[in-house]
Amino acid sequence: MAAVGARGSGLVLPKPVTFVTGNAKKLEEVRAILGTSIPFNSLKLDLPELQGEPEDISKEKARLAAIQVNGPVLVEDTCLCFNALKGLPGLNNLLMAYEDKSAYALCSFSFTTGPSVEPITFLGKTPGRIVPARGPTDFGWDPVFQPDGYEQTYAEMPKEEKNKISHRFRALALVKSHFAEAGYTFETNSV
Ligand SMILES: O=c1nc[nH]c2c1ncn2[C@H]1C[C@H](O)[C@@H](COP(=O)(O)OP(=O)(O)OP(=O)(O)O)O1
Ligand SMILES: [Mg+2]
Repeated sequence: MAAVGARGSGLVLPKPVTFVTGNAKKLEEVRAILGTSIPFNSLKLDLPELQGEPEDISKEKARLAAIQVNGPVLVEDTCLCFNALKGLPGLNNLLMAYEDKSAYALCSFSFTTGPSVEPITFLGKTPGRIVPARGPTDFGWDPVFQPDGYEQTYAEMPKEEKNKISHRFRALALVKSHFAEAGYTFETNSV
């Protein structure tokens, strides 16, 4: 149902947003970054790992998730892209053969209010380079990615610091602005 919110502010969503992910570390960061700014539930769905351009992958993932959830969904895909490979995501060992170790972390969030609505995508990018692994190994490639302007890898940084400069933080800043502009309210919360 599309209607003007009780506060006159924007679209009323039929349910709270569902953030669809199977990655607990990702979820932890999204919770820390969003705080209470966007209320959401999380759900693990078995979605295919799609191939293609990051933006297309993200949009298609949102479409598939929205059909299953039958409501508003937020999805996220992240890749570590190597400039030596013209932005291709790849295996770190493959990069050993190249002098250019520069890379960027790219995060694509897609949001749709429901299964019949075209998703919108928000991209966040943090430039850096690939280094020999340093720091805790509990989250993907964090130990081998050193953001430009920092002496520490993502893994070595305190979480609060990663969450202030990360690809995920930058993409979520755009998601937040979109929510603020759209003025979404939720049926369950509306007066
Ligand atoms: O900030 C990050 N720092 C380090 N590693 C990361 C980060 N973010 C994602 N990653 C890793 C997890 C996965 O090995 C790969 C692709 O991630 P990606 O397909 O988006 O995540 P996933 O399949 O684990 O979870 P989801 O259910 O949300 O698709 O990159
Ligand atoms: Mg995935």
